[in-house]
Amino acid sequence: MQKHKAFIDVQAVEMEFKTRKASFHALRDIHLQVERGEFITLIGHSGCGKSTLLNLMAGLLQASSGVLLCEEREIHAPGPERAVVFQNHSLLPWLSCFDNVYLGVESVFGAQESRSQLRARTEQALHLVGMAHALNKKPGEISGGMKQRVGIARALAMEPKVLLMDEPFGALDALTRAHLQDALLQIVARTQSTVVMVTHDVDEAVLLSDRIVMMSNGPAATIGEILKVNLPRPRERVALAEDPGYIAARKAVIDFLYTRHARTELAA
Ligand SMILES: Nc1ncnc2c1ncn2[C@@H]1O[C@H](COP(=O)(O)OP(=O)(O)OP(=O)(O)O)[C@@H](O)[C@H]1O
Repeated sequence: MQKHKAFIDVQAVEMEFKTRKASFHALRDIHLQVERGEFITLIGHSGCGKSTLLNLMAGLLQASSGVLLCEEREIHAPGPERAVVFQNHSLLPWLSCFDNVYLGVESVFGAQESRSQLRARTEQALHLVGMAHALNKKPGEISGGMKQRVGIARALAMEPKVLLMDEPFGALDALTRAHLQDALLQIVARTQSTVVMVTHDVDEAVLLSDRIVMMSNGPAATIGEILKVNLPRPRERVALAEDPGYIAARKAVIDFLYTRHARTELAA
């Protein structure tokens, strides 16, 4: 029988940051298999290495040792199949929302598609995130939540095989955050995307995830535990608030973070 191959496979990864004077062992012995279509969140205290692990998957950093594979191919650089969404929506301020998304679309599909096809892809993606009304607005003319939606539209429009998100809603107010979480749930259900997301927010992790990867504190942080969230989809936040499965999952994460891996001092 053929061995099952994970969509993203992180094997025995170590990450040491070396500067001229010192070195810092950020991650040790990381093993993680992500299945196609799975929604994974990485949670842990500040400085434990969540962004580092995400950036390794993005190919923005190189592991000191170990292997990272996406569809059995080694990840050694960023690629269009792995789109990244950061906390600070990285839009180009001098371009309209439409042009910001179009730029990404063109970089992936420009060689084989006509301009009208590229335009249609761009409009479709902005429509998906509820931003069709602001195509011609510049980033400076829209709110933080709207900018983040455009950033997500740009990532989705590139049809990545996996969406890597680093606290995409971290800078937003609670209501906007809830709204975008719901939008993301719907989009991911429609596109069947694979997502790996960094978050600090326990409720966000439980609401969105198929599995929550809980990391121990650094230095030399590692995966302490992986919690499977067996709540049926579609998920609805109001109904979930009283669901015993939701409450149990939430408790398990809080227990991991604040009892078993509590931080006594703030990260440097
Ligand atoms: N380029 C770098 N050089 C040296 N040390 C680094 C570098 N990048 C990250 N680190 C260190 O590695 C550790 C993990 O950082 P990382 O940003 O991945 O943590 P995090 O869990 O994402 O934190 P936060 O939740 O605060 O964003 C931290 O101690 C950080 O100071």
